[in-house]
Amino acid sequence: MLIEIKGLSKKFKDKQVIKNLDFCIDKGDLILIQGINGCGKSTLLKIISGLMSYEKGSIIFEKPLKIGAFIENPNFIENESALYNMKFLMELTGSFDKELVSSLFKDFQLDIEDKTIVKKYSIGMRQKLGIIQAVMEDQDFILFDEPTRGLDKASMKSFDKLISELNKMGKTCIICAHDGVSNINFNKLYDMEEGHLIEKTNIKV
Ligand SMILES: Nc1ncnc2c1ncn2[C@@H]1O[C@H](COP(=O)(O)OP(=O)(O)OP(=O)(O)O)[C@@H](O)[C@H]1O
Repeated sequence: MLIEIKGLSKKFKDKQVIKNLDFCIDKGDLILIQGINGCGKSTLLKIISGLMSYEKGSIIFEKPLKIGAFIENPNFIENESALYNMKFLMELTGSFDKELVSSLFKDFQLDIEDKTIVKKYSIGMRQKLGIIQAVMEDQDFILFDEPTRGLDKASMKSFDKLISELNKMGKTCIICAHDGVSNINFNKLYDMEEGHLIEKTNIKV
């Protein structure tokens, strides 16, 4: 087991969003979590990625993992280009690889030499930058929250291909999505209901 979550609970004021949740993640898992708006999917991803605190329970990582996360609206340096932003993010960890980033840009129909500032990017274009930054540093475990929202058909296909490649490389991914993921071969599918994860046996999305 790569990550073991036991008895996880999280509330906002009086609202108990996650209730005594148990969740086991194995290396190479490709997991889909679905559930109605406001059921707690983003909250769970934020907690797992270390971006949010929780009151009760434990999250045990079998070993240190490089985590990539695309959760809600990613923040960028708005008055700079996409390339500047990617360089900035990668240089924080000392690993800027222009060739790799350039090929990810191409896969998502973006031009790495485009000097347009990010503030002028469309919703879909920002979405693509968010996806790219989550995978561009060879992260082992990647969390995606609504990754296909606002993507055109070609970019949805690029996303499917990216996920399939990550899966072949043995990466572990969790995706929360309402739609746009029907071509992805998930091996585990959950519904989030009343603060718990309920595993579905029929893994057809
Ligand atoms: N920072 C916060 N402060 C207070 N309440 C919050 C906060 N973040 C989330 N919530 C509440 O927690 C609940 C779960 O929100 P969350 O964003 O995790 O849901 P979700 O399943 O991701 O929803 P959606 O499908 O709409 O993205 C909601 O009722 C939301 O209002």
